[in-house]
Amino acid sequence: EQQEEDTLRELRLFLRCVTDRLILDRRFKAFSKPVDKEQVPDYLTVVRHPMDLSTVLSKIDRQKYITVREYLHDVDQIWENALEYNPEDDPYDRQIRHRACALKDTVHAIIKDELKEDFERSCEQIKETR
Ligand SMILES: CC(=O)c1csc(NC(=O)C2C[NH2+]C2)n1
Repeated sequence: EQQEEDTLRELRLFLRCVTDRLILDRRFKAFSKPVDKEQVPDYLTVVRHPMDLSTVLSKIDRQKYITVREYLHDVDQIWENALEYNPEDDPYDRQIRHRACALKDTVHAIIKDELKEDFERSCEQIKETR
């Protein structure tokens, strides 16, 4: 009903606000757009579930997230993919892993600080009834 739509609208606004801040952060530039398979041809053979911040924004707008938990699953996928594709002990791989860890810790810290527990609880309730 209308209260549910109001809640999901507020969720979308919150998730866009968080994602915009991540996209503005220069540390996370490598995670802001899908990896270009022309430039990195073996990427999709290694990474089974590609994800990036522009795709997350698009999923927000297409109303794919009913809960913050689902949103965090996708942002954590970005971190997981970066560790998987960049395992080497060379400076580039180490730097991109460091940035991926910063992305994951940053988004979880923002959510802990800015998301009210009962707001997420009401989103989970809506998810259960659908
Ligand atoms: C988004 C992401 O994780 C990414 C884009 S390019 C890349 N890694 C490389 O180009 C090579 C350096 N060792 C592999 N990782």
